[in-house]
Amino acid sequence: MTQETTAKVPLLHAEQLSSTRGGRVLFDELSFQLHPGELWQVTGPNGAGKSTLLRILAGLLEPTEGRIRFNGASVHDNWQSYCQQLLFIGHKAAVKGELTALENFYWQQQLTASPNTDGWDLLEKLGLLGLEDELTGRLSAGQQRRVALTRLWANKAKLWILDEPFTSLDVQGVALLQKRFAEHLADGGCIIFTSHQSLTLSELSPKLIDLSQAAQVHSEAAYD
Ligand SMILES: Nc1ncnc2c1ncn2[C@@H]1O[C@H](COP(=O)(O)OP(=O)(O)OP(=O)(O)O)[C@@H](O)[C@H]1O
Repeated sequence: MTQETTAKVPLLHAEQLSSTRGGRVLFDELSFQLHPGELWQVTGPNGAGKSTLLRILAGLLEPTEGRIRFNGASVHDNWQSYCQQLLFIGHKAAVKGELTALENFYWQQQLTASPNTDGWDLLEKLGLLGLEDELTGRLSAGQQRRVALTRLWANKAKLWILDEPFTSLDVQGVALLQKRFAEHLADGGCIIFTSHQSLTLSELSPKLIDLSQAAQVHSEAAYD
C-alpha cells in the first residue's frame, strides 16, 4: 500500500447511517469520514438527533440502517479493538460522585492503562487545586465537568466522541478544553463533538454535520 493510499483511509467511516426514534426519522443515509487530525461538530436544534448520532458512533445504540468502520474494519466485528481506540463522554458529567477529583482521574487512568500524567499537575491545570479532598458529588456542575474532562488527559484513545463537552464550563474552562482539542488533533487524533456554541480558538476549524432537517445537510465547510 502506498503512503498516499494509507493517508486516505479514514479513522472513522460512517456509511449510510439512518436512525428512527419514536416513529420520527432523525437522519437518513448519513455518510461521512473522519481522518486523523480532523475535528467535526454535529449541530442542530434540541431533539435533532445529535446525541443519538454520537451514541450510535460510540456503539451504544444500533442505527436503524448503516454501518461504521474504524481504520477500514467493521466496528461491529472488531468491537474490542474499537473500544480501546475510543473515548466517549456523554452529556452528563459521568463522574463518580463518591470519589475525589484525583481518585476519579486515577481510576480512569488505570481503566485505560494510559501513560503517566501527573494527577496533581492536571488538577492545577483544570483549576481544581484546593478541592482535592472534596467528593466530586459535592462540586459545582462546572467543577464536575472539569473532573470529567480529566479523562482527556487520562486516555490514549485516538477517537474522541464528546457530547456537549463545553456545558457548564466558564470562559477559562472553554479555552482550556479548546487548547486540549488542538493538542489532540496535532497528535493525529480526531474528534467529533456536539455543541450549541461555536468554537473561538482560531486554529480549530471544524467540519459540520448539520442535523437541522430530517434530510440533513452534510457540509464540508467550516465556520466563516
Ligand atoms: N430512548 C428513546 N426512545 C425514543 N425516542 C428517544 C429516546 N431518546 C431520545 N429520543 C428522541 O430522539 C430525538 C433525538 O434526541 P437526541 O437526544 O438525539 O437529540 P439532540 O439533538 O441531542 O437534542 P439536545 O440538543 O436537546 O441535546 C428526540 O426527539 C428524543 O425525544
